[in-house]
Amino acid sequence: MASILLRVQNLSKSYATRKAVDGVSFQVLRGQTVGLIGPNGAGKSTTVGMICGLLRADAGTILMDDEPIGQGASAAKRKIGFVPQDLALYDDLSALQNLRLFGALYGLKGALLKQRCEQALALVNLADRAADKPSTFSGGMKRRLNIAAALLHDPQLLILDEPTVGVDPQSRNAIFDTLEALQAQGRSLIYTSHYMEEVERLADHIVIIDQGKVLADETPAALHLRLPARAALHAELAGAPSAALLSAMREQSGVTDIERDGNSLAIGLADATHAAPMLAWLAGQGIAILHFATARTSLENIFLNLTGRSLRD
Ligand SMILES: Nc1ncnc2c1ncn2[C@@H]1O[C@H](COP(=O)(O)OP(=O)(O)OP(=O)(O)O)[C@@H](O)[C@H]1O
Repeated sequence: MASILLRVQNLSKSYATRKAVDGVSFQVLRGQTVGLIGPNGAGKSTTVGMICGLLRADAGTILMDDEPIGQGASAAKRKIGFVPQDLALYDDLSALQNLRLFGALYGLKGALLKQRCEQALALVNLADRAADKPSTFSGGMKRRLNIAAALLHDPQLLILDEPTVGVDPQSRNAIFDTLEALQAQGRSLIYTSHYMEEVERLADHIVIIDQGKVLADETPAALHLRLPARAALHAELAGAPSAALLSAMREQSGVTDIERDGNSLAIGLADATHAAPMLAWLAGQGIAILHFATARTSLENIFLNLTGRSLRD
């Protein structure tokens, strides 16, 4: 079992009378990616701001490798790299000059600084744009440069606050490629998002936060078990299903819900073992099926399931 790299215990912070973070606890193991997910205003940015030492906690402890994270510079804090939501790049400097500047702020110089800048640019796939200014970059490229800047001091834990906000799908994939390369290097990541599919793709562990409190802290597989439907059978029928057929189908074992769109049905099932009996039952009713596919349910509905509200408005 991997050892604990970051331990967050009972973290709280209020802004005036508003409790933004209210007793948050979770941990990050070495090499693990933790997805911190919650709706706008849930307290994600405030939580990661405290972990990075940018915000002072009202209460609670943050231990990095068993050492407390303080306000000033510390060895513990140096093990963390932070990619903020707001881009922090100098438009008058080239990509490489930007990285040199950030590296120098971490006390790097000479051959090591040069090597780290080259490695970081290669990792984010911007080596061929080193001489160009970020003003000529797409939103996704700017974010990748920001990730490179956060890696120069070789942190063990990289924290990314909603790194895909405002970037197009292609750039999003390029960001994921970069993050998967970091995972392959054995680094730990904390990734905040309000997109469950992103967190599901990247994270080994998911922490769901709402109104400053942790609602769930589990593996994606364990979260799946909390969903009423864990599999879906998508079936395209040769003709329109009758109301009687749909209501009889709802009575079949393992069926949790049915969504109809024309001749197509999305049948929610308690688990995938119910798919074959359902197809056999349909055949027994004389229903011709043109096409079918089974799928795992996405975790998208888990927040709705836990709170009765949806993750995004
Ligand atoms: N500087 C601040 N002053 C006052 N209130 C704040 C401040 N920063 C955040 N808040 C409030 O604290 C709560 C948590 O905000 P936070 O930014 O941590 O949430 P979040 O989950 O990161 O949301 P988002 O995805 O919108 O960034 C919100 O109600 C927010 O309005």
